[in-house]
Order: sequence, then C-alpha cells, then structure tokens
Amino acid sequence: MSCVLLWVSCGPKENVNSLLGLSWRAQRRFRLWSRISFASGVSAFSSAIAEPSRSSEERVYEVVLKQAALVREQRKETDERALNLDKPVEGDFTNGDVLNAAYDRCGEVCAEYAKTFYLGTQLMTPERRRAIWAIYVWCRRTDELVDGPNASHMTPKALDRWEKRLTHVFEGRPYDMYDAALSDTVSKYPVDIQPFKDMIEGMRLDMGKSRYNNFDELYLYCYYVAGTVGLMSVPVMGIAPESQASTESVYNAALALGIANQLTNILRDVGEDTRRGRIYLPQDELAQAGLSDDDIFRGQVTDKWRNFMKGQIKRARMFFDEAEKGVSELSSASRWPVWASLLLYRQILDSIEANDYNNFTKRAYVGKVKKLLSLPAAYGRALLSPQNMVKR
Ligand SMILES: CC(C)=CCC/C(C)=C/CC/C(C)=C/CC/C(C)=C/[C@@H]1[C@@H](COP(=O)(O)OP(=O)(O)O)[C@]1(C)CC/C=C(\C)CC/C=C(\C)CCC=C(C)C
Ligand SMILES: [Mn+2]
Repeated sequence: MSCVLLWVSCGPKENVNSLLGLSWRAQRRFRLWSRISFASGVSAFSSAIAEPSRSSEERVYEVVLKQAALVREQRKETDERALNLDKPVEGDFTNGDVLNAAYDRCGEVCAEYAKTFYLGTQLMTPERRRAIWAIYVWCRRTDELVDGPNASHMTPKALDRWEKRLTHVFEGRPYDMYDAALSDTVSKYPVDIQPFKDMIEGMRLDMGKSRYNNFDELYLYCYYVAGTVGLMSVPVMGIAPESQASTESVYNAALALGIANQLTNILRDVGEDTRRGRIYLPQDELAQAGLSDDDIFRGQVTDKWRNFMKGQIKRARMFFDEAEKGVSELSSASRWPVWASLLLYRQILDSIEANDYNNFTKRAYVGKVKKLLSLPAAYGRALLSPQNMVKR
C-alpha cells in the first residue's frame, strides 16, 4: 500500500494535477480518498459516482485501482502461469472451431478499420493478439452505435439493451460471434466489466450533452470513451514479468494514453464537431481566452484561438508524457503496437500546429511517410526494457 501512496503523493500524477490546475485542496482530498478506498479493499465504482463532491479524476482513479487490484494477484503468481495464458485454446473448448472462426472475424474487422493498429498487433503472441482484436471489435461496435450510419436511430433504451448484452457476455452467454470471442477473452484474462460499462456510459453522455463546462467534465467524458480502452487492454497485453513498477502506475499510464488520444481527437475534429452542433472544448477555458461559442461556429483562426489551442495542445502532450512512462513496463511483445499508437496519435498535434491551428476547415493528419517512419521508431522504443517506475 505504501508504494501506491508514495506514487500518488509524490509521483507524476501530482505534476499533472498541479499543472492542470487541480487545487491543493482537491489534491489532498484525492490522496486521502485514495488511502481510504485502497485500505478498504477498493469499494464499488457505483458508490464513487454517487458522491458529487469529488473530482472526475478522483472518481476515475477508483476504477484504475479496482482493475489494478484484479491484476495484482495474477502478477504475484509464477511466470509459468503467465505462460499458460499464451497457450492456444484449442481443446479447452468443445466449440474450439467456432471460437477460432469468431476470433478470425474480429481480426478481419480490425484489419479493415484500423490497418496500422492491426499490423502492430502482429508482434503480439497469437493468444493476446486475438483477445485484443475481440476487445477492439466490441469498442468499435459500441462507438458505431452513436457514431455510425444508424446513429440517428439510437436511443438510451437501445444503449441499455447493449449494456444488458454486455453483462451476458461476461456471464458466458454471448449473443453472436463477436460477443463469443469477447466472452472467451474476459474468461481468460483478468478484465473487469466496469470500463466496458463506462464506455457505454460515455455514449449515453455524448447523446445528451453537447457542451462541457470545464476540464473536469471533459476529463470524465475522455475517460468514458477512451481511458476505458487502456484499462481494458492492459490485462490482456500484460505487464513485463521483470517490471518493478506498481500495477496501479501502469494502469494510470494506460488511462493517460486513452485521455491523451481522446483530447487529440477532439482538437483535430473541432470543425467537424461544430457541424454536429457540438463543442467539446471546456467552456470556462474558452471564456478565459475571450472566445465564445459563436467564435467557434464562425471558425476564424485568430490570435486568441491560436493561444487557446497552444494551451490545449500542451495539456494533451502532458498526458502523452504521462503515458510514455508506462509503455516500457508492458510485456515486451505488446510494447510495439502501443508505442506505434502513441507516436502516431501524438503527431496529429504537430500537424495541427503545422496547419497554423486551423482545425476548423483543415483536417490534421499524419502522412504516409511519417506513419511508416514511426513504425521502426516504435519498434526501437519497444526494445527498451522496464524503467523501474515505482517499486511494487
Ligand atoms: C495496442 C492498442 C492501441 C490497443 C487498443 C486497442 C483497442 C481495444 C482499441 C479500441 C479503440 C476504439 C474503437 C474505441 C472506441 C471509442 C473511440 C473511437 C475512441 C477513439 C479512438 C481513436 O479512434 P479514431 O481516430 O478512429 O476516432 P473516430 O471514431 O474516427 O473519431 C480514440 C481516440 C481512443 C483510443 C484509445 C486508445 C487506443 C487507448 C490506448 C491505450 C492503451 C492501449 C494502453 C497502453 C498501455 C500503457 C501502459 C500506456
Ligand atoms: Mn468515433
């Protein structure tokens, strides 16, 4: 427990908190709260949601602790046990062929929607790779409910049905092939259901909300739709057996990568989002910069806008920096796709700068050459062994 407290009280999160303007009182409340929730064996997330006085960061961190606790026990077991996770599943199931076909279909979806990421998964062990595909497909399907071609027919009731279906998946009662793959994955790896439920919650939020008053509200949204992905993926990708880092610190880095990606996504898509009547940028920060909703809808690149964007980009980069510290702690075969995703997504921020902050009418993207160059760069970083973040 002392490692957790040490990390929470003087580790990198504190820097992020203070740089993001989390008040001293809030930080202290957060530390006290972390101590209580950790000592009592980590209470349920639902009770955290019920307490409105805590910041989003505090509330989200409870899910991090819960997922980390689930994994911590497994890390204590021998390497031999870890090796078993990577053994082929054939023979484990009477319907092994069906299951293999289900995973193959997940791989096809992944290859279709996210080519670079699919390529990145090729270095992973076959068992882990297909589990990541299954998680990817569930996330993609969830996102498509509110972002895809049938989004206009989506209702809160339909999301409730999707959530019910999710609980069936975790109970081993899949509805279709993709669900069957996920059901198998969550039965093999210590993946908690909460991040999955929270992603659905993010879709609910997105349906009913088009403005975010402050960064605290935006942080919660980013956790729901992207931080959750980090928490879902790490139990499958695995932490390096030689890593000395605390489980919580690795999960915190995973959370940070999700937040960084989503913040970047928001900064890239400002123009696109206004055409859907949405502004994801924190309203109080816009006002401080002397900008109104009308300015965003008008879409003029002014000095006020440039200055505002500089601050937003700086914050997104801080979350990427935070995430970097955790990647080397992952199992060696899982590092490459994560580095690749980090390096590629972070370059979108460079591209926004190169576009002179015109994210109203110019879409920031990473060109093919830069994308290709990022892959060996990611590979090089993946060779680095754990950095000994914080001792367990
Ligand atoms: C190796 C790796 C990257 C694994 C993650 C695989 C996985 C399960 C991805 C699911 C992604 C997904 C479909 C999420 C649904 C919600 C969503 C669309 C979020 C946005 C992604 C970007 O997608 P895109 O640019 O296509 O956006 P549009 O839909 O077009 O608007 C997000 C911005 C979030 C993606 C978040 C991650 C990939 C989190 C990555 C974090 C980890 C894998 C943890 C790494 C571990 C450490 C210790 C750092
Ligand atoms: Mn989307």
